Amino acid sequence: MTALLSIQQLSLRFAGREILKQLDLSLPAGEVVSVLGSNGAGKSTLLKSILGLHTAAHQTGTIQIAGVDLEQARHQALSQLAYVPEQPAVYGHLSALENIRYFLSLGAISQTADIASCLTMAGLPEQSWHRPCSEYSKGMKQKVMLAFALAKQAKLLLLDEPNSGLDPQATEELNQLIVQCKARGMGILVVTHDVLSAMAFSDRLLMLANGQLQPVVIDQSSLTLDSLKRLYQGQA
Ligand SMILES: Nc1ncnc2c1ncn2[C@@H]1O[C@H](COP(=O)(O)OP(=O)(O)OP(=O)(O)O)[C@@H](O)[C@H]1O
Repeated sequence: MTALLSIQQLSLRFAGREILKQLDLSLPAGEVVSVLGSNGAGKSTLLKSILGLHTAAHQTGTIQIAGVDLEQARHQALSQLAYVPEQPAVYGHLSALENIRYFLSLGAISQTADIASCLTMAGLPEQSWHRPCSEYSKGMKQKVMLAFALAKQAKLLLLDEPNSGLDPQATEELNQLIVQCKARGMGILVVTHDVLSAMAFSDRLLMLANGQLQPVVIDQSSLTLDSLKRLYQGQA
């Protein structure tokens, strides 16, 4: 089966400094992969590469999204994914419904998707669907963006620090939603510092260090701040 995300030999330099070094990653449908790593390790840089935001002057290697090469067929490749940044980007003066209709129109995506059922699945209370998003909490804005991902029928979902700033209840709701998206066959790549959540929803945990991804296994029963520090420093 075609991987929903396939990265081969991705290297990226800023001002002569190599941030990503011949990095490989393959993510099949129905899998959640979380990328951990120290501040500055290159996690957001990796997401930006997948979003096609770096120029060829900075990076080499290939990225395919649902089998489509990002460099050769950029629009087609990006149409297969949905991205939820750390600060969800919705228009404050528009409601949840209006935001999703607008985003779908931007991508020239046919509006046959049942937006109401996508919002319901995302867990956004119906009484808020018509309120301007400027009145929403961060968790509610994330739900709008995830409902859009569902309406768009994105195959690949990229989440940057999805749990930051969420209370435990909102964190649990988001974690469950990630698992539901996975059950629908999406491939999901999460960049996070929230190790507990990552352990809850991920099939694989990867550590980004020295520009490369390495699998990590964390034993929840012996999880302490010290053990995490050692893991991040590559001493575990
Ligand atoms: N546009 C840029 N120009 C030059 N250097 C950059 C640029 N963007 C990022 N960097 C550098 O690349 C490195 C990786 O940054 P990145 O933001 O990807 O780290 P991160 O793992 O996401 O960190 P954090 O966990 O703090 O969000 C850092 O040293 C950063 O300063």
